[in-house]
Amino acid sequence: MIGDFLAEWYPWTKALHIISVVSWMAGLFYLPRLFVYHVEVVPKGTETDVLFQTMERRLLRAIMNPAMIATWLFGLALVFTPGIVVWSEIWPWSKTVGVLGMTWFHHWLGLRRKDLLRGSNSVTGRQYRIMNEVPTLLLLLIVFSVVVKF
Ligand code: HEM
Repeated sequence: MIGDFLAEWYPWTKALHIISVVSWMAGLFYLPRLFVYHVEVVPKGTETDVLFQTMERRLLRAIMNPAMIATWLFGLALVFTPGIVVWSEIWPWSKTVGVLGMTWFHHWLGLRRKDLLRGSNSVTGRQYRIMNEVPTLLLLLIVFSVVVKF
């Protein structure tokens, strides 16, 4: 049965989930930082502009997209592991709010990357600095949910 299989592999699934989460978070913290420098100090159409576009594309495609998918896959495997998630408690719901927020933020960054590629960015460096705090706040919500289990 799938439940027995998931229960047997639970520590491994959780370890792989945490590794994926750490990789995803690294990108979610770093990409908006790149955007801050990109909009504040790099003139459009220069070699440096192209260099930033390349760094942003590689970070998103090679690290963040695969890490997000792996986080979701191992996270859902944990959800289907028998006895792990008790939906009558609050923490699974607050964690769900956090992960949906994190996934929205990832897609928002993807859209902003395309704006920077087309030269049609309208977000200021200060706004990117503020948005940089979103993953930090969501991280607090998620880790308190899953570790404190209120
Ligand atoms: C993307 C969808 C996600 C799903 C479906 C999911 C689901 C889960 C589940 C069911 C557990 C097991 C809880 C337990 O063993 O008691 C877990 C553990 C964990 N999750 Fe997620 N998660 C997701 C994303 C995230 C994200 C984005 C973070 C961090 C930013 C995160 C951080 C953690 C941590 C640190 C643990 C280990 C907690 C412990 O030691 O028990 N997860 N996750």
